[in-house]
Amino acid sequence: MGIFVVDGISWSHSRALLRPSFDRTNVADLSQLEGFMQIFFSKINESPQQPFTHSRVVELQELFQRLTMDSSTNFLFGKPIGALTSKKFTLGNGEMTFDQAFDIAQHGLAMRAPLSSFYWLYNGREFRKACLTARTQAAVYVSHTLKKLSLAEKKAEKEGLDKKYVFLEELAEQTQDPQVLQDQVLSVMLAGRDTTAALLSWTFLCLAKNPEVFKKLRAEISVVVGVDENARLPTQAELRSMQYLRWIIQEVLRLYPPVAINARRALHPTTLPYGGGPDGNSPISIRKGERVAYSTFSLHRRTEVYGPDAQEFRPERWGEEALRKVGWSWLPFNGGPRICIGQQMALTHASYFIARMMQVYKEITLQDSSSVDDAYDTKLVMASGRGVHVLLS
Ligand code: HEM
Repeated sequence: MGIFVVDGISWSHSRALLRPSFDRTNVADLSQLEGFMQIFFSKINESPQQPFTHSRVVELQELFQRLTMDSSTNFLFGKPIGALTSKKFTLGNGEMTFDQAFDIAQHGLAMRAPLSSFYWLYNGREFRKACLTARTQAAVYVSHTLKKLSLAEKKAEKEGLDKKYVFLEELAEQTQDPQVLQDQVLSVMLAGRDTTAALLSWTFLCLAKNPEVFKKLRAEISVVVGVDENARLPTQAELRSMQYLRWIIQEVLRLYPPVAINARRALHPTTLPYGGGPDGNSPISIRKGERVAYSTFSLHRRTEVYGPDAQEFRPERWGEEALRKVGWSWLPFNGGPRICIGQQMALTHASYFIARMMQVYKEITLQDSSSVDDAYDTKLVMASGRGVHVLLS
């Protein structure tokens, strides 16, 4: 079973297994990302053009989901699934593609989550077929990787100068159990793909609603790596040096944490310091085995921490003294031993995609006037309920 669904010793083992593969990826291969970015731009250029202008009307959320499907399958399996180039991304009848199967299976898992120990009640035919398709496809990649290793091709490749990083191959250096490899790789995909797409989607929704923030970010990017015809590809160090970009990402993750709700089961009887009693100031006793759900979304909007404008999108707040030691009040990646293992990778990928978009487009305008008010599509990951319909110029 993958890292998400195990606890105790099994979890420690999973974490120890995955850890080394993530250490190496801290230095993300940005040249690989650029390949996907180029296809992404070509997809935008296929969308409807405004008369007498170069502006394009586009729904970015679905495109970001395709982009992260390709970048994560490339990172995990060594080749992209082709979600950006495939004609049909919507769910259809007949044979399921891997990306369709993965989406249906993910939706099913979200439906199962609130059912807790009655999760098995959600077990329709389409869901079962989707799980089987996703697992079968992952098994093909796993068996291909193991064959490659046993043929010692890897050794030969390693001696080559530009060996491409493949997560599954790194993992297979530590275990050759096909079931473990398949479960872990699908778990990492579940963890990393939609979360990063949600971060990107909410970022561009916020930028479309806040033109002055867009302008300021573009100015920063222009100084560091140039824009329009002066644009050059950002390096990791340059991305890290962009303070305003970092503040924007922190602010988006604050207002729109992709993992908006989380839960823990108590291993021992314990006490929460407050939250109980008529005024909410008394302690709450938690029995062993009880499940405690909490909302990161609400935590991130507390006026006691973020001030009276906690509901507002204001990236500048991250430069203020009050938030220097925000600690456990900002938890988009959670904290403690189960903190997100892919945090650095997510931030690097998102920063790269945002910076590249900003280099190419001068302006972004909201197309769907109803999107001024937020709508939430909260399954395993919190996405925008109305998508991200914008005009890019
Ligand atoms: C913006 C993007 C992301 C967000 C907001 C995010 C958020 C989170 C959160 C909140 C958890 C803790 C879940 C829990 O409490 O049990 C988590 C765990 C995890 N994340 Fe991420 N994540 C992101 C991207 C990624 C990426 C890109 C990867 C890998 C490619 C990844 C891999 C994982 C894994 C494997 C775990 C399980 C860790 C464990 O249980 O020890 N995440 N993530």
